[in-house]
Amino acid sequence: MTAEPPDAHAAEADHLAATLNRLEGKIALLSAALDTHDADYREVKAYMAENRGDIDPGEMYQNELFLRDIDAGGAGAMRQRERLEAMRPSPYFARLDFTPDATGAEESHYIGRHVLQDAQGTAVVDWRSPLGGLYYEAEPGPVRYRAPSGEIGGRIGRKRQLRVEEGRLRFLVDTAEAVRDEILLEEIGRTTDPRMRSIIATIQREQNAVIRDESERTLVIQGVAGSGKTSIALHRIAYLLYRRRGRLHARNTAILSPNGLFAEYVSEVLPELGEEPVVALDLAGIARARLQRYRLAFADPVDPVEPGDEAARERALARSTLEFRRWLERAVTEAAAECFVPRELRVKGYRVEAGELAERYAALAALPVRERLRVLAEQLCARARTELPFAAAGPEAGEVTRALTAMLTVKSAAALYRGLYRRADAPTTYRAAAASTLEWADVYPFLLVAGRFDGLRPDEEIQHLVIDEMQDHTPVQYAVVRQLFRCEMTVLGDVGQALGHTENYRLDELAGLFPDARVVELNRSYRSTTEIMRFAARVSGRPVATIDRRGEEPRVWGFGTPEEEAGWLAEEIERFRTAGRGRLALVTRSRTRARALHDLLSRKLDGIALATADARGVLAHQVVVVPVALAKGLEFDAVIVPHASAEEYRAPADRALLYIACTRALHHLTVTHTGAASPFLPTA
Ligand SMILES: Nc1ncnc2c1ncn2[C@@H]1O[C@H](COP(=O)(O)OP(=O)(O)OP(=O)(O)O)[C@@H](O)[C@H]1O
Repeated sequence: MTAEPPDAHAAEADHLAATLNRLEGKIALLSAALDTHDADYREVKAYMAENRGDIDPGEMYQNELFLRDIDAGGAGAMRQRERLEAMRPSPYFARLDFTPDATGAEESHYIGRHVLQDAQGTAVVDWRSPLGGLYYEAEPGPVRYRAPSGEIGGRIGRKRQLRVEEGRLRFLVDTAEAVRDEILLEEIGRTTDPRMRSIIATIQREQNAVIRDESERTLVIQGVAGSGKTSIALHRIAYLLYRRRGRLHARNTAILSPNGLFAEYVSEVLPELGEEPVVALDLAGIARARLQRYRLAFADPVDPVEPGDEAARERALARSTLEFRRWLERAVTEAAAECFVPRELRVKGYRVEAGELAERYAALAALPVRERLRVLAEQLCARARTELPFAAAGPEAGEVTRALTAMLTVKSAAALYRGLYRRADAPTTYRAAAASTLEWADVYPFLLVAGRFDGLRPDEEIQHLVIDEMQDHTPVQYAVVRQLFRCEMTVLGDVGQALGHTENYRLDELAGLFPDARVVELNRSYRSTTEIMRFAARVSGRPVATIDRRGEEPRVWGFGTPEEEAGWLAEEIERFRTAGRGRLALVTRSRTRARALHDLLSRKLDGIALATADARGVLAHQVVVVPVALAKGLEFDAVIVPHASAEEYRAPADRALLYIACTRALHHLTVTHTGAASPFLPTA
């Protein structure tokens, strides 16, 4: 770190004023171009309307093409103007002084959210450009980097962090580190927003490497709570959209989110980075679309932390293991082989021996059953054409397929699926429920089997899929998702934050589900104070590195009765509201608990929100009651974890729930209980 020169502030303030002028100039130019576009558009439209009937089809077509061009140009200019307008409050956040070996002349590059170019040249470079990358990863001294024109060598003379707000330079620091700690500390010490924000000004070196990974393999990011996984995944999308402009569009990129609340929480990051929001997917939505052709409905997932049907919970857990996926794949492969029992085929006088059918069917084992029969029929018809006498009418593929289909002992994917559980090697825990509606736990196993029987058409739109909360998906769900989305993926999560409805995986087991996986681990947490993370690490039993941001020690309060606990919670909420700093969440173990606590507190206080999977806008409330399952991925200035008794959190899986709840807090954490405290809570 080096101190800033004494006159640096004045010089940078002048530079900022000049840049803002250039920005306004560029915005004015674009506005003028847009006015011309509008006028041209109106003129051509009016001409076409007036002369309809007189214009020949060729000219009409030309005019339509012209209109389309004007339209596309206008939309592009509009988007560019919006991006530049968004730069007004803060056109850049850093300066990089670089001397290329080729010229020996030092150049100052300002780095911002977007590029700003005008007749004078480049005023601001995009954070995703090669020079932007250099800023995040290199220190002053000699460097080499890859630019579109080839590799460039040179020397970084200075890296300067500039804080510009509302168009004014607040402060600047020169630094040797990618980002000086105080600036990062200020950034993460702020109060939380109801929506996640971008982090471009303070991306850390290890995070930058993940964002810019272009190996086109499946990237698996294992990171402790608050290590920035979700932020990184979103910045990675913005980076890829920039790098592959024209080839990759937001509509080709999707995020598989755990729930609607989370999807809403992260929805602002990409627009803030000037990109369109990407497609939001969830496992239930994907399943619903795929099950339509089977006219199959399915029940909601069994919540592992709700009181309820124990047998269903066990069936669900049994289907979440790696062992189950291995068994299912083996069983369906065998069943698909056995369900075709060939007899001699006779169509229009053409005959094929049963033995040959069996051999040909076996050779097509890589295809779904129905596809095997179709290909087999085509092979036979092609051969018939060469063998039959010239005048004889040969069999047609359709009728041969029908004759072959009649040799199937199983007529549908549903029958094939049910049959698997009757196999001698099916462990009793895998037995299916006797119901017409599929249990949620059966949905993806069924889809896997349906894929082997009827085939599953892969999605053709999505080219990059982000899967968040990876530890909460089952190996069978991954097998199906992999079949449906044969694209590049970023898979992220924390094996320490499993919700308990899947088997607990080790990282290598999880990564092993992707044949081309590259695993990155992030072990530093940026969200919570050191005190909160130390407390949470004792809950989880795993050490965590933090940014050294200090705060108050988390508090653990025991009460004699639930009424006393509730009374204190109400008082604490009032105190929080009076202090008026940020947002408070009361994080409960289950949805039932959240509802009950919300009812109880609402009798004492007004304006307390309850988070449910489909409630919108709930995170904008100052005080919200939220179950752990929905709190995942979110953050709040203060968190209270009520009812943390030995009764409530005692099973091994509860440890992760308590850890997730505690790590939602940025600045303040309080845990309350009646009776004995949970054994997972640190004792003083
Ligand atoms: N480099 C950074 N600069 C500033 N803030 C950061 C940085 N990295 C992460 N953060 C902040 O840390 C918080 C946690 O980030 P994020 O939610 O992406 O982490 P996560 O690993 O997905 O967490 P969890 O697993 O707990 O959901 C966010 O407020 C994010 O803005």
